[in-house]
Amino acid sequence: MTLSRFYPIFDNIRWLERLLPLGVKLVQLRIKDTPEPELRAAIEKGQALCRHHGAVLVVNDHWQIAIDAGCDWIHLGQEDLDEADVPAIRRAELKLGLSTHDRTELDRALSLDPDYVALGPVYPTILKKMKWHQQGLEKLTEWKALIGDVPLVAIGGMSVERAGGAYAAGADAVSAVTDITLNDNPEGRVRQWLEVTK
Ligand SMILES: Cc1ncc(COP(=O)(O)OP(=O)(O)O)c(N)n1
Ligand SMILES: Cc1nc(C(=O)O)sc1CCOP(=O)(O)O
Ligand SMILES: [Mg+2]
Repeated sequence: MTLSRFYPIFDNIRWLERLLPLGVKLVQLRIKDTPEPELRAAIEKGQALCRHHGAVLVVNDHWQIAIDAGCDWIHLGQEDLDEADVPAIRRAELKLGLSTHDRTELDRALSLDPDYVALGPVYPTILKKMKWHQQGLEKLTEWKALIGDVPLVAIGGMSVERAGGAYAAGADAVSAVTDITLNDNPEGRVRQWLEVTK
C-alpha cells in the first residue's frame, strides 16, 4: 500500500470539512482533551467525511474508538503504546503508524511491524513541547536506511518549502499542522502542498 505523500493533521472535523474537498487523500484527526461522547462523534464524522471524499483517515491516540467506529488507521506514540492493546488493533485489521524519536523507540516500533514509522521533530515545532529540539534531514536518511520498505513520515516544523528536502532525504510522506492551520489562507496553503506533493 502506498501512503499519500501529503499527510496533514487537524484537531477538529471542521478542518476536514474545509480541506478534504480540495483533494487531500490522507489526514490525521488529532483531538486532545475532549470528553468521550463528543470525541466519538467527531471520529465517526471524520471517518464518514473521509470515505465520502475518497480519503484515508488516521485516528490519533484513540485506538478503541477507532476500532469501534470501523476506522482503517490509528497513529500511536510511544506513551500510547504503553496503554494500547496492539493485538486488538491488529485483530480489527487497523493499520498502525508509530512515532519514533530515537533508536530505542525505533527498535520498539519495528518490533510491532508498523505500517509507517514517523520521525520527528525534523525541524523545531511550535505545536507542542518536546524533549527533542530538531532531528535534521540526516536523521531521516538514517531512518530510511534502517527501516527499508516501511514508509517513513517526516513530521515537525514541516512546510511547503521544506517538503522537497524531506523527500530527498528519504521521507515517503510529510506531515504538517501549523504550516496550514496558522496560515492566513489555509485553503491556498493546502493547494500549494498538493502541488508540491503530486
Ligand atoms: C504522523 C505523526 N507523527 C507523530 C505524531 C505524534 O504522536 P505522539 O508522540 O503520540 O504525540 P501526540 O500527537 O499524541 O501528542 C503524530 N500524532 N502523528
Ligand atoms: C504532533 C507532533 N509530533 C511530533 C513528533 O516529533 O513526534 S512533531 C508534532 C507537531 C507537528 O506540528 P507542526 O507541523 O506544526 O510542527
Ligand atoms: Mg499520541
